[in-house]
Amino acid sequence: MLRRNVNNKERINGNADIKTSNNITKAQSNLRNINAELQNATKYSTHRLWTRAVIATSLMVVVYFYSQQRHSKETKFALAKEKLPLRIEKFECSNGYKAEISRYPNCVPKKCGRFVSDQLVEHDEVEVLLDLASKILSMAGSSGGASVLNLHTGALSYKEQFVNAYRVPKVVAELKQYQLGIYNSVKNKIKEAIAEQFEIPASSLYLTDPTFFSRLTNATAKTMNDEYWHEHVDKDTYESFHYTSLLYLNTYQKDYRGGRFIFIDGNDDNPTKSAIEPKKARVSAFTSGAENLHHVEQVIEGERYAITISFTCDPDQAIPDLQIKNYN
Ligand SMILES: O=C(O)CCC(=O)C(=O)O
Ligand SMILES: [Fe+2]
Repeated sequence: MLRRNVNNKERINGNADIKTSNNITKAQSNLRNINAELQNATKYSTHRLWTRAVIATSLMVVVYFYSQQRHSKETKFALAKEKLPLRIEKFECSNGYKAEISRYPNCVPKKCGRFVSDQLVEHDEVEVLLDLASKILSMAGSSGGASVLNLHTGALSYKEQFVNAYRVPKVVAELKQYQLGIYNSVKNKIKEAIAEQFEIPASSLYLTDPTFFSRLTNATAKTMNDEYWHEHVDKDTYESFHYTSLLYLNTYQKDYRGGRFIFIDGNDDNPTKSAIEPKKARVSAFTSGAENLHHVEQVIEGERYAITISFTCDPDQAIPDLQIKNYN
């Protein structure tokens, strides 16, 4: 009996064991199902998170580009990679310019405007002028970012002031007749081109002061003269100017980074930019009134060389050509 009971017990125990092991298997399979569901749910929510992140990022990118465009709509007036015979744009003169220039009837442009030409001045001529400017400016130069050499007045940047270049013997020794001859002849070609494009006689245009070489770098400004990047109207900065021209002596992205010339057009609510990328032997010229508000972007790296050659219609503001007979 005892044995039977024991046997029964064993059977019962055996049955219980089987049941328990069934239960364990079931529980394990439930656990696996739960695990699988959990994994699915995690996968699904990770997927959802990614989708949301991608959508949010795309939206942010679209909003950013849209706002950038609104604030700095820019057209390229002249790219460095282009070789332009002539690109010209004409528009109405500003009222102030019109009123002032009307005192010189022969000099009034049919329309105001701006042009760029890469075929007015020869590369060989520019080489000579660049060599002259870089040699002299390397003997002196501003301790800030903008150095100038004005061969008409002799003004030469030196540290935080100006010295008279004609009183520095090693500077004078650098000046050669042929260089100054090229300087004068380049100036004349540009004057003729301005007269032709703005439909006025060349005889009504006179070279005026300041006309100067410039070297711009990224050095920290030490004086106001070093802050070359501010927006300005040439006629406000230099009263005698009626037509401004620039001859670039070296090339954006090749010799330096930054330093593009930017016209600011449109109005305060909707300003637009028109960019000129300077390049060797490129001439840019424009009427000097408020119709041609502009600035130079800060140079990021390298040295940017140019000559600002300025013209007036007022004979009283004229300056003579460089005298070359005193040099070797
Ligand atoms: O160097 C330039 O491109 C322009 C300089 C300028 O705006 C100026 O001399 O008035
Ligand atoms: Fe200017």
